Amino acid sequence: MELQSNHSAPVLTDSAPLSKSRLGGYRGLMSYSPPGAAFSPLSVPWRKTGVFDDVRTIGWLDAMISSSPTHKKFTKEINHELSSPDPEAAYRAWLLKYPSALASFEQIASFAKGKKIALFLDYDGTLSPIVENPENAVMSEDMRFAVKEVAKYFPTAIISGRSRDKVHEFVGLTELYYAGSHGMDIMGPVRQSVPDRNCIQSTDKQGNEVNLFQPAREFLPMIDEVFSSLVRITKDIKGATVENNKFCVSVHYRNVDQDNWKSVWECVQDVIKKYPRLRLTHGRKVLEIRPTIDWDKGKALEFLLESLGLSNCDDVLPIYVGDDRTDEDAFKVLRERNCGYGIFVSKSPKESNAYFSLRDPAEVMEFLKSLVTWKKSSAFML
Ligand SMILES: O=P(O)(O)OC[C@H]1O[C@H](O[C@H]2O[C@H](CO)[C@@H](O)[C@H](O)[C@H]2O)[C@H](O)[C@@H](O)[C@@H]1O
Repeated sequence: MELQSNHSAPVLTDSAPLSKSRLGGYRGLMSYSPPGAAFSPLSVPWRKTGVFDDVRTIGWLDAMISSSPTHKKFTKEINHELSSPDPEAAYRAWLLKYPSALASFEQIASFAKGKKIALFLDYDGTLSPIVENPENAVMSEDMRFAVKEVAKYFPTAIISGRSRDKVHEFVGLTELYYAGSHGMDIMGPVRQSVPDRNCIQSTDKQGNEVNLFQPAREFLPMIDEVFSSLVRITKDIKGATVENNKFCVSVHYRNVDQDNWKSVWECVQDVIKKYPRLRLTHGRKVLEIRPTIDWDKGKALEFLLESLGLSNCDDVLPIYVGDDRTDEDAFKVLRERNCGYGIFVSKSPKESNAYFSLRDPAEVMEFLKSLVTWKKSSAFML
């Protein structure tokens, strides 16, 4: 993912789309790898981009002022088209481009006929509403029940920027697959015994054998070091908090007075300039420091599909629901594979690689319930 600077707002792009041959390098969790296929020791390539690839390219303040810089531009364009400053009218116009997944449910269901749906869900802003304190981003009991129900009928995975343990703790369901740290920490089923240096066998909390795919494992000491430095250096900035997401670190500025955002960025820059193998990106009022490896939620999505034996587009319909710019990597993968649907969760018009939209976590819950109802009724009709 790189930011192109030829727009007033950043445009997220992938540096190199995945090819099947590159997928051959992910074999650890996979059931399909051709026998004898050579394992590349460098199974996760390094990114070509530099340390401050996101923020420095476009200007750090712009990037921090809006966690979704495309938002303003896009709203302005839509308002201009409608000659109306009315946000609801702008949203309705936006829905023409990204139809509601609820309103389009029949269409989605008819496309899913005869196929197995595989569901991928982001956490913050998708299953739980965005709140001021990241520690309080709990999921409602109703949502937990909806996710539990949907997972009875469809293979379901959570792909989050949080640490895997943290998001597992929030969701609290054992019947799902979990990928934390933006996909850099995936717990999946044991599928085969071919050794992969990024993959280790482990046991989950229930004692089941699982495979752990951690392509950035060597970065753990570095991430811990950076976390401690950031905690120390930001301690006097009121409202700034630092979160250790295991393979990445989040520096939150949602609760920092806007006059001090520059100080937050300077602190982050001061620390990461010593680590050329780390890069800086940003999400919703958060700066994120992560390894420079070429790995993101899109690659995690492909990895999970393959490891679960669900990569055949002819009989599988992957659906990915997410609200953040990091989810765009996954939407893009689905679009490029022409297989499955990205559903973008947003209350306001923003450019996306998704096909459909939902307004907020409440609508996400309705969508999950609709999937269950549809599945039950279609089983009844057989
Ligand atoms: O991939 P996700 O599951 O969406 O995680 C992305 C980041 O989410 C969290 O931060 C965001 O949600 C917080 C709680 O609502 C909010 O306070 C914060 O401003 C948002 O950026 C999480 O704390 C981060 O570590 C994740 O990277």
